[in-house]
Amino acid sequence: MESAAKSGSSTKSERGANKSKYKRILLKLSGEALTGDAEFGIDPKVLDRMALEIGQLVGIGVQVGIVVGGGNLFRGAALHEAGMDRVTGDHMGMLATVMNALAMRDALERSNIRSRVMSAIPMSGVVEHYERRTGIRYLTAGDVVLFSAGTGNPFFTTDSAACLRGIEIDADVVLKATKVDGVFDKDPARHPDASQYDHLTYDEVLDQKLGVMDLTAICLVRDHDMPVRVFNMNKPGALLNLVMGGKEGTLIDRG
Ligand SMILES: Nc1ncnc2c1ncn2[C@@H]1O[C@H](COP(=O)(O)OP(=O)(O)OP(=O)(O)O)[C@@H](O)[C@H]1O
Ligand SMILES: O=c1ccn([C@@H]2O[C@H](COP(=O)(O)O)[C@@H](O)[C@H]2O)c(=O)[nH]1
Repeated sequence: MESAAKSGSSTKSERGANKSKYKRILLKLSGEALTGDAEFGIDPKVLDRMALEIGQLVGIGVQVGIVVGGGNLFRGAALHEAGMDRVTGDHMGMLATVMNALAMRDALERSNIRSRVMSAIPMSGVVEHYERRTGIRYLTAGDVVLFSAGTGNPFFTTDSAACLRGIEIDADVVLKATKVDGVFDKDPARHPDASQYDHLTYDEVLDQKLGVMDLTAICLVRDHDMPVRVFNMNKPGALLNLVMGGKEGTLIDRG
């Protein structure tokens, strides 16, 4: 079940004033969605729009941790299919997430939203190395924290990284921002007749092998009772709406 807001720097009465449902969130941004109208890579318009929406959350006192995917640049599995060593491909994929995080930080800072990039792979002189307690301190101080380089290990995805970081930072919820409206009974990109779920349990997602999130990530959130909400980032206002308790996308929890 989605929990009420957890303890942190702002008081209950402050949260009451802004009426946000969550105190601290982990937002997973799809790398692929960053391409927007561009042919490849990153569309600055998408970054600016996301920065605006994230800024609205910061403005009402919500602590925002972010994991960005890398699918717009490199995916290890795809590179491996093309003949590359899998681990090398995964390293390239993780480095792609650092590039996306740097671009997102740039957009946030241009919108005067204080933000930090931490990397699971040490990259001295470019970004800070991930350290949980430091990350939590930044969040508590109101900075947006971008957790990059996934888990730092090959054979994982940024969905797993998002769930892992969400659990580590004691987020109230993992919000998976994607290109579709939520979780469907089949891939809506390939099946126009797919129907959307409002709610699913972890076990239903696992049993039905619903492909919106990898199964390792679902096992992790199930084991730690971390609710996940999948929603459409291309729908203006959806992020703020769901943080305020509105109905958006699909909720996955223990039921
Ligand atoms: N049952 C399903 N319900 C919803 N979406 C599904 C389902 N099965 C497959 N998908 C596909 O999963 C995609 C969501 O993955 P998305 O690209 O947002 O995440 P990702 O692959 O983790 O991101 P990245 O681009 O960072 O690698 C949707 O675009 C959708 O087409
Ligand atoms: O913990 C991780 C996270 C990611 N990778 C590699 O990066 C790419 C991009 O991430 P997406 O989740 O697909 O957006 C991924 O395909 C992996 O190759 C990783 O190795 N470990």
